[in-house]
Amino acid sequence: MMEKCVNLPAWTEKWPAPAKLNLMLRITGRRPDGYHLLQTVFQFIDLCDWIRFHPVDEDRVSLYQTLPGVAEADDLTVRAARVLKAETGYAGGVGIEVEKNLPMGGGLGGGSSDAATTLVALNYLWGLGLSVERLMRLGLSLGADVPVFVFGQAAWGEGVGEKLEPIRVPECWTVVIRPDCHVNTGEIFSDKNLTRDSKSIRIADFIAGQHQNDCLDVVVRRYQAVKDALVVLSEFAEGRLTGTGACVFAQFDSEQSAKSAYRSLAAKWRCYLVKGVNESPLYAKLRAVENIS
Ligand SMILES: C[C@](O)(CO)[C@H](O)COP(=O)(O)OP(=O)(O)OC[C@H]1O[C@@H](n2ccc(N)nc2=O)[C@H](O)[C@@H]1O
Ligand SMILES: Nc1ncnc2c1ncn2[C@@H]1O[C@H](COP(=O)(O)OP(=O)(O)OP(=O)(O)O)[C@@H](O)[C@H]1O
Repeated sequence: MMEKCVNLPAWTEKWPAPAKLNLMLRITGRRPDGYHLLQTVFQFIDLCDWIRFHPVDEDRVSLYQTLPGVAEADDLTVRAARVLKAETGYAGGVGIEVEKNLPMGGGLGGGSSDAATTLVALNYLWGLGLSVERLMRLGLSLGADVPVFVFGQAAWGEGVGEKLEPIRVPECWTVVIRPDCHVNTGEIFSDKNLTRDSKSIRIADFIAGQHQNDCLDVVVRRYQAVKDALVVLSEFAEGRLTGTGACVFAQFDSEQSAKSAYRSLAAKWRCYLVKGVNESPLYAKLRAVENIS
């Protein structure tokens, strides 16, 4: 028998899946399984994919439209929905419609964020009642960046990014440049020249200005477009790499200075004018949906 969808009005909503920036990233070691141990600072930006979930009357998880180069079964939204079903024994299905705005392979965590939004939204829409901690654990099985998107707060991250502590950082106006290349995360982490023995730092060191990203040298050696983007960005402010790239960004003291840099850069580069946010818009949406239901 089909299970009943709870809170039917909530199914008409469109859920945000925001991008993240790594405001710094240090690689401090390696686990026996090859995954790298990090110290990083995650903050969200107000640039989002948007996802609608459609109730279906059968035990089937499907996508309205596949993404270029990603088979339906490999899509992180589909995988997240299936992981949730497997974990809970939930017998229903869902149709998933993704409005994709975040570049793939951009270091903005788009796929991971789509997965996290699927976990959080379906947990609610299917009435499963899993805790945030349990959703974060499930998310980790899909990718190292998924837990922070489920966590939903800007965070100091350790481990592979799953040990998270909330952190408040300035919500700066930011320009993100998207160079014309895709960086494969696995390829950067397997480069023999990658720095893997950085000393651990404290939050205070980051606040005092330690913004280094240990992936930077390897990425700019392999991708000239990332190097060029950093050079052009540094004419305006400190240019930084998010994750393993390809995107680079710079934070500004005012909306006006960010807008002015954006206008100059947008003539030649694909870029975004965004704002850093310490709370994921996913949770504002969840609260709004809880109120209408
Ligand atoms: C670089 C970051 O974006 C920083 O936030 C993340 O650490 C990467 O997270 P992600 O894209 O979710 O990465 P995953 O899909 O889990 O991993 C892709 C591949 O990168 C490598 N990988 C990833 C994360 C990590 N801490 N160590 C690794 O060595 C592994 O070879 C893995 O097979
Ligand atoms: N819904 C999805 N959106 C984007 N990519 C997806 C999705 N599902 C699966 N993928 C796969 O995941 C890969 C990484 O995509 P993503 O957009 O998360 O990259 P990224 O921003 O570089 O991530 P990260 O910063 O976490 O390394 C894509 O190249 C694609 O093959």
